[in-house]
Amino acid sequence: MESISGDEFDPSDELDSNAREEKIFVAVRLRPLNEKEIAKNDLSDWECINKTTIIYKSNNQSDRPMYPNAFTFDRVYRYDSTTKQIYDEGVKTIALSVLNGINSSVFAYGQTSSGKTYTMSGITEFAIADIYDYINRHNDREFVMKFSAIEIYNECVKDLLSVDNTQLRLLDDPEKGTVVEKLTEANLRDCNHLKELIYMSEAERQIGETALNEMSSRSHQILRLTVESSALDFKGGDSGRSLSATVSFVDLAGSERASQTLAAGTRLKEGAHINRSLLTLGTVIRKLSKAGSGHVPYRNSKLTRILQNSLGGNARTAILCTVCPAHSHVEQSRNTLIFGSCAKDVSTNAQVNVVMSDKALVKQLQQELARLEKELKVSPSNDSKSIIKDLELHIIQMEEKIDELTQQRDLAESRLDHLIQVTGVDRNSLIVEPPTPRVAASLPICRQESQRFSDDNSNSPIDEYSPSEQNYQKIRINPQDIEKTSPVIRINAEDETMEKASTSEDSSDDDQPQKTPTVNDDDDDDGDVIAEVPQIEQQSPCSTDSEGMSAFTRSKSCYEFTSSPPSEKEITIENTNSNVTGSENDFSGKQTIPKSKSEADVQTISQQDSNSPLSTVDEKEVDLKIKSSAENDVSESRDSPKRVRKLEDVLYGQKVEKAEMKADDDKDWRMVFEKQRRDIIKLWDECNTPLIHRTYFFLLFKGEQSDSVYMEVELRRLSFLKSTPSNATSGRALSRERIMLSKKLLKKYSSSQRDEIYREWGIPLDSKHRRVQLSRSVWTKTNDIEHVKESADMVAKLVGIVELNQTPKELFGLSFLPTPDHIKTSFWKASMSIT
Ligand SMILES: Nc1ncnc2c1ncn2[C@@H]1O[C@H](COP(=O)(O)OP(=O)(O)OP(=O)(O)O)[C@@H](O)[C@H]1O
Repeated sequence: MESISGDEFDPSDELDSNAREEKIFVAVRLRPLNEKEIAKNDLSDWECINKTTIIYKSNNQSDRPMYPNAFTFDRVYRYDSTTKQIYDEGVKTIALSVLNGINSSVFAYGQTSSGKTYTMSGITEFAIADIYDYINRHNDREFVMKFSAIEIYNECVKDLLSVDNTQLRLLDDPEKGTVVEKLTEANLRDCNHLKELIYMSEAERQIGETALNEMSSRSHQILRLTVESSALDFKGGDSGRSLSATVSFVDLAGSERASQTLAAGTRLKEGAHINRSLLTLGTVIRKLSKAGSGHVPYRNSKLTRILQNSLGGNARTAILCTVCPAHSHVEQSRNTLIFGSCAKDVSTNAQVNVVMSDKALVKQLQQELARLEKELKVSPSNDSKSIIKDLELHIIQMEEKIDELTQQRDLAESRLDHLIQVTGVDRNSLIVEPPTPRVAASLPICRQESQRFSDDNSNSPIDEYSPSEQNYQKIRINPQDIEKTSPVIRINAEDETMEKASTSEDSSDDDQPQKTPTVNDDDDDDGDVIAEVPQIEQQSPCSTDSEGMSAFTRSKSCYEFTSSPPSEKEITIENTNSNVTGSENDFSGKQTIPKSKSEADVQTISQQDSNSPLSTVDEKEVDLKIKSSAENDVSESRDSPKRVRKLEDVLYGQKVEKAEMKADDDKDWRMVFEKQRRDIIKLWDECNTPLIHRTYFFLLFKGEQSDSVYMEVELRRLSFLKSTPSNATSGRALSRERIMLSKKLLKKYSSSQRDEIYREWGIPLDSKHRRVQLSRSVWTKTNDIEHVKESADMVAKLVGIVELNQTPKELFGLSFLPTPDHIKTSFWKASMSIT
């Protein structure tokens, strides 16, 4: 066996996870003539004319020409070439692809005694040496090496690493392809271990003596080395990636002619099997070399089945065709070269096999665990940081929820506030009682004529609630009021039907008092705590009760309310409305209202002006509110006094809050008004606005909320005039107005009165043209609001503006059209027209 050079191989440039199609590498090796051949004067008919071409040259002139007589391969090697040279110049790269996770195969094909075993022994040894050299140089990866060896002898698969001579079966694995069952796969300790196993395999191989080869291999031998590798440090670029591939060294049995080998008996039989399997191999290669040539008969022999992946599959393949140069073997040599010619047209699709072996997986997990433990030791606060992060997130979510709830609360309070404002109900006039759960489920709304209650609700005393009193609600209303308010308290046939059905259903509950949803004339009713008010008679809507009370129809909401279970408590509110008439007891002006917050809402909405466009909308809003409120009340229904106090607190708080908000609003508006007025005064001056106009405007608009629109209009109008000077009043017109005022001063006031005025205005009494000075003084100091105020008063007195309360502000709105009849001054008309 040849010595192995110390060349290194670095296959890193071959790392490519994509499948790569390439042709099978085919090289031809001529062995030298052996002693027997030389002794027979057998001459060599083949010559390598260059590195890739071998030609046939007959030394016997009588031989007929052979075609083709030249064959080209990837490489051809003369008889004096070395196995190392062959290995290095093509085979090495292919064989060592296994280190990069790529399957590879190296075949030796040729007739018996052509040097297959001789060549493959060296190739295998070189490859093994290089593989281990690579492993030793790559400490960053962990390698797992396995070795198996089989022979196919007489179409039987045998395990060369096993002493058991049992024939092994071939199995079809969906992932791996054909596998040998129960094949020994030895885990290699090192290179020497491998060498020992290889030696053992060769020792087990069937060898026989033939006429051509004293140690003829009578079987196909396949030595398979599996290389699994994974990075030791998973932080690397290929972290966690494990590569697994096999390199197969295939030493085929040699084709032979029985006439040449003089085989007989066992050898003849062996030869027949050998030839048959080689014939199949040839057929497969030929089929594969011609794309689309149909079915490839891999399964026709165990050899082709096992080598299927190496023949056109996921492997890089090199075939070394060994040739006997002797003239006596020319036909066999020719067949070998034809086989090689076909093989070099066969393409394979090798790819990197990335796998996660169990060991690699365990290793990866161990390393990941170690890394995490290390991180925890280095940064023990990581966990707490995570907790803090979670808490911060939770806080943000809670804040968002609080904001949402706050908005909902504000909305509800706003609606309640609005209802109280619209209805005018005094909070103190309300006694509320939480409904029972069933009451809460059927939320009542009774719409009643409102004015009667709102007129004097401030006089309604609050009765004490007695939990022991009857549990249902009554609303007592003056029949006269009922007549007035019948359009408000609505009912329809559907409501009645539902009402009756519900009543019937509820009445079956003998354990509970009957509900009295309509006018209740029984002032001794358990539910009446203090006094009686007209009640809504459930069973006789629109009827008049025995005491002359006219029961009015109820709305559906009212039905819902009254259909609540009799366990609910009843309270009354005294209504001292003077319109309330009727029996002393029944028409005492006490209105029974629900004793819950929800029911209080019912009362407030019931007092709403039926003419208000908000009536219908508010009913819905209140309905919703009541439902919500009632649901909340359920949990507190057994703590009624507390509930009442709570509701009172809420209402009082809302009232205070509303007052504060109103004060804030007033304050804000006042500031806006003052600023707008200052701007208007300046614009008046810049636009030469008639003084009478200024005076009227200034005196009329003193900062009421309703003035805002007029202030806006005036500002816009003046801004427009300022931007278009041609439309503004001329300075001459203003001068004429001032002259007119000076004349008015003379007309209106006596000399002494005028002197007093002059003094007030800082005009020296000894100066000349004092009236003109005064007229030119008014409305001049635009930044001095006191001056403006005095100017307005002065002008008002001069022109006789005394009925400001009759001056419609609308005149200062979008138009300045007709002057009201009661405004007599021609100056006013003039000023309006000028403006
Ligand atoms: N290139 C070579 N240089 C020198 N000797 C060689 C060469 N090739 C083969 N031989 C010799 O030729 C003989 C036969 O070689 P080998 O056993 O390798 O042939 P083979 O093809 O394996 O035959 P078989 O198919 O019968 O097993 C051996 O003695 C071997 O040493």
